[in-house]
Amino acid sequence: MEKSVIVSHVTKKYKMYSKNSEKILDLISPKSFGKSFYALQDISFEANKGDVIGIIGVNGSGKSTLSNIIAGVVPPTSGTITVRGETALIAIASGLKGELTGRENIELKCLMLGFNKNEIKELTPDIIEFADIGDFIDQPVKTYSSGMRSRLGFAISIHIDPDVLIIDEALSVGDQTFAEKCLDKMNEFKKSGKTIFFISHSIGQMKQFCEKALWIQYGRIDDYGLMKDVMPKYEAFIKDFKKMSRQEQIDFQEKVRQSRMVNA
Ligand SMILES: Nc1ncnc2c1ncn2[C@@H]1O[C@H](COP(=O)(O)OP(=O)(O)OP(=O)(O)O)[C@@H](O)[C@H]1O
Repeated sequence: MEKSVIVSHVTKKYKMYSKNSEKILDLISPKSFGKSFYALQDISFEANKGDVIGIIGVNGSGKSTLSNIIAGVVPPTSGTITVRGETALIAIASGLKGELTGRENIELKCLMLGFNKNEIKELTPDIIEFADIGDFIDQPVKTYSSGMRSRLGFAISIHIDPDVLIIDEALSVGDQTFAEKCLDKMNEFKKSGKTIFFISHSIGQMKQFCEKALWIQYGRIDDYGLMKDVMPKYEAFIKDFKKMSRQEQIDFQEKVRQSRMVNA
């Protein structure tokens, strides 16, 4: 199997300050102030060409941080990521420049990826047709709804034909018809042997679309394997969590949060 993504010992720490003064002191003093929070800790796994991997995990477990790192949008604190080819991240909040119109965003994104003027001219009508947001295409993106942003982001990413496609919750804000249109396109991608990472709160969509699952549990990998093997374990965890009393849930979450904190 040909590898497309190799993630090796990736850790992402964020600095946390309880007061603004700590932040200022941290900037000016050689001694470190505040604490750090592990969004991800020692993540290692490999993906093959043609893999469709669902990243699962409860809120705050690090799924978006990992997708941003694979896409090269966020650098890891330590560890390495090797990606064979071009990546495209489709996320509700990603990549689009609010001051620019939809059309200008298409051009900018394509220019950044090294397309020439003629190629962009050829691609633009297809992207606009797929996004299907009418006259909004010539309005600044900051005036778009989250659904429209997702439509445009999806349309651009799918047409630039990346080798690794990362879809972070982008299907949850559009309407059902658009989500189906996207799933069709994603199936085409799948068939052409590209690698797809998929994050969705819809367990149904996950099971339907992904063969593999990567379970991130509070910043660490809990399990990685076939969806049919990993998902039942994740669902059992959720079921057990729901059985806890509210206080037990709060205590458990606080314990987990503390275990992810270190002195800076
Ligand atoms: N820029 C940041 N500064 C500080 N902490 C951050 C930052 N970005 C993410 N975090 C923290 O890292 C953890 C992982 O966040 P992330 O968004 O990756 O989780 P997630 O699994 O995608 O969550 P969700 O399902 O809610 O979208 C969270 O506790 C979050 O608060």
